[in-house]
Amino acid sequence: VLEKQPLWNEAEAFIRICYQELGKNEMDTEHRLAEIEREIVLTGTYTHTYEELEHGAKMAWRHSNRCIGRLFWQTLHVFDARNAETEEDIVTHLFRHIEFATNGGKIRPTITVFKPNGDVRIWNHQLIRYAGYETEHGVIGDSSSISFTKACEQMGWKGERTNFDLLPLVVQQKERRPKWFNIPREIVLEVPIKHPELVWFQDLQLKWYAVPIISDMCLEIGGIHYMAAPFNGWYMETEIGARNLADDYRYNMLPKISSCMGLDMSTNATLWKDKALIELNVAVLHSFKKAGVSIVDHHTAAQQFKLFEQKEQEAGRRVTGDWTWLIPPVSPATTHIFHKNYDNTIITPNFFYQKRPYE
Ligand code: HEM
Ligand SMILES: N=C(Nc1cccc(CNC[C@@H]2CCCN2)c1)c1cccs1
Repeated sequence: VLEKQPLWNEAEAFIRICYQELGKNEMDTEHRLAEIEREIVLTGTYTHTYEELEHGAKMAWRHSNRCIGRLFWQTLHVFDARNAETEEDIVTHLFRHIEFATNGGKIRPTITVFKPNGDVRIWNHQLIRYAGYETEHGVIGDSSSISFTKACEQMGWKGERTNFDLLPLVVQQKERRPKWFNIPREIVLEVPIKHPELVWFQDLQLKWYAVPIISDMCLEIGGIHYMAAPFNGWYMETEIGARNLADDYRYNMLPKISSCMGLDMSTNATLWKDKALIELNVAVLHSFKKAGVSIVDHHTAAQQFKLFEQKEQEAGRRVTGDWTWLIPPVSPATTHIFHKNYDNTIITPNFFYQKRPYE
């Protein structure tokens, strides 16, 4: 009866690889498989040990085809929050995640895993992100947040309508209505953006938050779906300097920066947009370093990824990757990634998109 269960097949495949990587012997592996078989027959599902959860989460990072930061996959800190019940418990774990990961700027890659199968959902895309508002005079804040900001205001949250309003945490227990909680400002580290040579840069009054914590993806391990498992690393500067602050549908800063630089914007051929883009990314790197906040430039990140590829080769594992996301948005052809192909096969454990609980 079990052999037909897809859950059993996923569980068995995961345990065999996981226990082999953890150096367990045949007896331990077969004993654990028998235990899981019984649990699935009796309850229809099974519960990971902490060790299986910890290594499964690390494997999921290692298998994330779009991630250039995978060299450090074994250093992931894994917090087990599967016993969190109430929205208040959940939020306490989220505040703790923010504080532990931030670590005064020396960012620690961390994941907090809540109970599986949708018993807990987090509505935020990232734990820390700026609100976005559509007004008749244009967009205030981060346009990527417009729909989530609307959902928050419908729940009674009210933003100040600055360009950098911190969104609340929105958490939901299965089948119950969501609850929102403001994040204490003292645990949110932000970095003011200034330039090492261009003194007027600080007058643009730009800033960005230090720690990106993705909270809307599903962590799948051995057939179990952890739909609330927020994870963070540190930023690669291009994410802020070439996308969040540069995209014309985001903070759209390039025209302003290039006019402050006194560039000739009358024709594309002066590459004024490219010159402004480079100085914005120089400013982001300079500001994070000055503030003592972890960040990596796209050249160093690519070199680290090359080392990851070599280490995986030595470990006898094939590297899978999504070239279209692995190449950085600034000077992609200056990295080795641009000049080779990657196999975009999806293997589990991994992180997956999931249906938004709102919209
Ligand atoms: C430690 C520093 C890290 C750096 C510098 C890094 C860098 C990046 C970058 C630049 C992207 C592309 C994001 C975009 O273009 O929007 C990415 C994607 C991704 N990263 Fe990493 N990463 C790091 C750590 C992590 C960790 C700890 C995890 C999970 C445990 C992770 C999982 C992922 C996943 C799942 C994606 C794809 C997201 C999607 O498909 O939308 N990364 N990473
Ligand atoms: N540095 C990071 N960046 C990152 C990683 C995964 C996903 C994202 C958000 N990507 C979505 C945006 C919006 C479309 C294209 N990029 C950012 C990390 C976030 C969490 C761990 S590492």
